[in-house]
Amino acid sequence: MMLYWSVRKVKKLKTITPHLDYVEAPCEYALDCGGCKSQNLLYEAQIRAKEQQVRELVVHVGKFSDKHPEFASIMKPIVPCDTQFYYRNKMEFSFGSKKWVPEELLQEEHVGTNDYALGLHAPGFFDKVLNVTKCLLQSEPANKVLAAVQDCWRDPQIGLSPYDVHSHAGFLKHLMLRTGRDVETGLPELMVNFVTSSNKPELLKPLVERIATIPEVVSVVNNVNTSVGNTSVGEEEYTLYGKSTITESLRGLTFQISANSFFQTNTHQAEILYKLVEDCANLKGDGSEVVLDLFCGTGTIGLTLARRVRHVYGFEVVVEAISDARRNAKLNGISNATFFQGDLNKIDESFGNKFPQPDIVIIDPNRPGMHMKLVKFLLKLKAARIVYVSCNPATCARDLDYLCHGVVSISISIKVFRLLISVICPYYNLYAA
Ligand SMILES: C[S@@+](CC[C@H](N)C(=O)[O-])C[C@H]1O[C@@H](n2cnc3c(N)ncnc32)[C@H](O)[C@@H]1O
Repeated sequence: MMLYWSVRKVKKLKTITPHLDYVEAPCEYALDCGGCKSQNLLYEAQIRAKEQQVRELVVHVGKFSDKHPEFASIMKPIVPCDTQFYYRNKMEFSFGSKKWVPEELLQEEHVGTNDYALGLHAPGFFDKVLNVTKCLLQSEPANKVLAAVQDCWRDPQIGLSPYDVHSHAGFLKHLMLRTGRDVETGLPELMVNFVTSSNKPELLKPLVERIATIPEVVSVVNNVNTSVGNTSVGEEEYTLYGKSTITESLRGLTFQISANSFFQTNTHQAEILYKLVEDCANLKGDGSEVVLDLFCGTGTIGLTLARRVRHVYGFEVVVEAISDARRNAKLNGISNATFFQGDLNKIDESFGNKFPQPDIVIIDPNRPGMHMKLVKFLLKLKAARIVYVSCNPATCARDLDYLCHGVVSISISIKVFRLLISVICPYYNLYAA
């Protein structure tokens, strides 16, 4: 393979000999899309690379020795997924006023083409959207919706405009598609979420009427996000068609999920993950134990354990997710689960008064991992078992180091730091807070 280095990125010129693990990417957008970065890499090679990455982080950041006799048995192999496409139950597409045009099409497409796009961001560009009519990561019904929206949203008669991240003008920000399942029939059900910069339901009406004809669509909601930021969570949410939630089943339980609640994006693999969590929790099964489910989302992990324990206490910052968790407990006839809404980055001394001493703590934070306040709380709590689920091996390795090897008290280290600085630079103390 020959590469040259341009200002922005490395670009392939031509293939001399394909890499041993090279595979043809099945998606037509793979080369230009920021959504998938490794479709050209054999799945087994992706797994190997991830395993190596986790191992290196655990050793170098987590400070666990790979020379330890038990290391090999503790670092278990990755559990691969049976399906590599059509597995995502949630995709978020962006509307953009600046269509990304691949270099080779630049000449022919540039003149007189519509610059609007709906799709995924070009790699490294927050303001350029690659127009996409089908995504191989999401379900077939979700692709039907994407195609239907693509078919009509640019129609000048409808008068819709994409939001421009520079000028902050325009209406349509994101199209979020969630696929669930009707738990009675097992058939897919879809939620369509339009994220807009203002509340103008009349503008969305033609789109809603069109997609409501797709039988799998059971919910169309509108998140209104008036901020200049480009996130998909609205300050207000309106249901424009059907229900405000979709359902999914996991480990024999039914879950209702609203637009802004977290739900594991690969349902099939979530079944496997939750089984692993249960195995790692090593429950006695006599109903005597207390479980603390931190970063609980819609309550999925705690609720799947609830039938075998005394009580589950869940904590989560998103208000809607906590309402979903409470509703999900009721829906499944579970009365020994209590869910609290709160920010785990801002806990204080009173946090531990909200629940009895837990036997098992489940931690499943988002990518930044745990705040130091929570780490210190857990170190004091000394629960018998902690199960840490992570989507970011780097912050996971850091937190494992803290949890397993302890942390130096921040106040002491600042004192030491100031002492050192005052030796090196006596003036520092004049300015130090
Ligand atoms: C990776 S998800 C896990 C959710 C759940 N355990 C599951 O398996 O579906 C992380 C969750 O942490 C929540 N979260 C993020 N930051 C938080 C914070 N500071 N305090 C409490 N919850 C937070 C997110 O809203 C999200 O629901």
